[in-house]
Amino acid sequence: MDYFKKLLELLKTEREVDRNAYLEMTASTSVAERRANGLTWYPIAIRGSEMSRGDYLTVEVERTTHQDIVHQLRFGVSAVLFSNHDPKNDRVEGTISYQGGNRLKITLRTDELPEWANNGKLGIDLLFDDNSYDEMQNALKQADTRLSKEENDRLIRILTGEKSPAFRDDLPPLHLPRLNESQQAAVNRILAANDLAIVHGPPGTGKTTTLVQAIKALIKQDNKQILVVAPSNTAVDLLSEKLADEGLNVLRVGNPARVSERLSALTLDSRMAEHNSMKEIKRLKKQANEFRDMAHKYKRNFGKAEREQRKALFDEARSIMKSVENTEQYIMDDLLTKAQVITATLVGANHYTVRQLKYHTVVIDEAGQALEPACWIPILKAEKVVLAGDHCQLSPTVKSDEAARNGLSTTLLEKCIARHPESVVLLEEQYRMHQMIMGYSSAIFYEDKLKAHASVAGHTLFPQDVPLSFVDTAGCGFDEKSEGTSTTNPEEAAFLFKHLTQFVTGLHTHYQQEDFPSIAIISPYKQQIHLLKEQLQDSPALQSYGDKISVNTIDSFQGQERDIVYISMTRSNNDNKIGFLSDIRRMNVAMTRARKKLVIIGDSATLSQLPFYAGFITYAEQQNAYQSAWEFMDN
Ligand SMILES: Nc1ncnc2c1ncn2[C@@H]1O[C@H](COP(=O)(O)OP(=O)(O)OP(=O)(O)O)[C@@H](O)[C@H]1O
Repeated sequence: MDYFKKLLELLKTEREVDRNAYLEMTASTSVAERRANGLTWYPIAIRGSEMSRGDYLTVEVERTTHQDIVHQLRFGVSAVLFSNHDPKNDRVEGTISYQGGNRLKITLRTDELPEWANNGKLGIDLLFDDNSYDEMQNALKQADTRLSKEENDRLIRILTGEKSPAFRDDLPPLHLPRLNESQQAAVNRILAANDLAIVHGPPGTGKTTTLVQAIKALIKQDNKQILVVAPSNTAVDLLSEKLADEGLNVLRVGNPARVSERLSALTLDSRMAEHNSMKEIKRLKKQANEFRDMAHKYKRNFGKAEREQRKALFDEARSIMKSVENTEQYIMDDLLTKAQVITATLVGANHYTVRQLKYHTVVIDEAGQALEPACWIPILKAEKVVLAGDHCQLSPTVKSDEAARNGLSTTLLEKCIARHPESVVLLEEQYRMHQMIMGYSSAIFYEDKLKAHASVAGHTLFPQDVPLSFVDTAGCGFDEKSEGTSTTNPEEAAFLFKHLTQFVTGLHTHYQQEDFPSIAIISPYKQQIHLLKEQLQDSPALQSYGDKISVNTIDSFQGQERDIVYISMTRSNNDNKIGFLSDIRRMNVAMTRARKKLVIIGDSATLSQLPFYAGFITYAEQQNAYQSAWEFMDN
């Protein structure tokens, strides 16, 4: 079967494109540019160092300036410590083993700090993420081997569509009063599945709530450890917290994206630090470091006797570290055995601390945003898989157009929903949107099956308000401006602020400053977002709302909600071009962020090129939610 060979090819193409883009971005840029792009910390100060596993040195560094730049130096990524005196030669590679605030720890592939590290001008550069690609590639190869050897291949054959999943029929249905009907059906399907269950969770339908209850019920039923994974740290963090809230023993492998005491208390690092045997380890580590420091006093270029003395001290330090490692391994095994749930990112599931573990069940959340090769990393560790997500929202980013065209952007979730409809339960009741906001998305993406829960179905900002508006700018002459791939529409942006200002001013009779509704302004186009942010700065009437108003791209709002959402569609031209507005899953995300009011501003003449938008405009007309921008400006 060529299933995995094809995926391996696609992954190879993607890796090349990704690596080239990375090299292009870094090769010709200065340290200041890389720093501005979040790829570099510079300058940094070394705050401490200690010996760590396998003769490596772990160094703690602090970013001393430019502290508020958003960066990508995260747990698990490869990075390099360099000196800006001679960055080509004075460099040593390693892996980031901790990151929080402006500190990080990097485990370097060396046992002592090089001389140049004492001369200042130090920085940390992100390296291309070969590790993730290696892990994905290994997983695909391993799956392929298992198939050809017909070893441990049942789940693989089911997920690739060759075999059908099986279900138990001897279980009495579990009744969970806190869950609605379709959520309970999902939990029961998960409990009954021998191999595969899928939770299809449209926006706001309580997918996380359902998964947490299902995991609790699985532990009760099987009494076996469960691996819970997701593509992003944010999703892993959220699940880890909610599972711990339910009283489960959760162990978070890796390092949370958010700095939170509650979360960091769940991590393997912090659990190890609390362990009884840690005192002993600390004592030994201190001793090893003392030997190491003594060894460093003998420089390499001294005489033979000194060299021997130096070696003896290093050997002593190493042998102590060996027993540290053994004790650490013992603590780790103890913690890992006792954990009911282990949580990690997809790639994190292969972190050296948990690489060897096998699980009865693995749960993959946000599976609609996960690359298929990454999903195989945890799947190969399990007999049963639960996939949860929504393939009707944004799919994972694929950098190579060729790989995307040939199927890398089709997720395993989407494939399995098509292959095994009997495994799927759709969560049908949503707790976010007024039913008018939900209606079009439900009709197009969810076969009209979505229902709004009674608590939200009719909620509005004030009694007479209309929850949905399409404001048509056709004929207003708000033409888009295109430069390369970026598109903006300054006049549409200005109009949006006029509309929003008027609306928000009217809200003051209904709300106080403290309980004022939250507002999002979104657009598919990054350049339009820049422009909207600039114009917001220049809108005195909106200044006082501060952090109540957030402006960002659709992609960055996935998973979030706001009371009021304004969408700037941006495109308006006579050439029938709508670019990536044609990815209707992106529009599904945009339209389903609003709780009580959704205002979409766009040019019907341009948008109607695509049946999806023509249909939306008809829907808006039927709901009395159509407004022309002319009319608005005349008022
Ligand atoms: N059975 C239920 N009864 C009442 N409220 C519920 C129920 N299930 C979920 N909710 C509420 O719906 C909201 C969304 O739930 P949750 O965070 O679990 O959703 P989600 O589907 O993971 O969200 P997203 O749309 O971001 O994927 C929460 O405020 C939650 O309290």
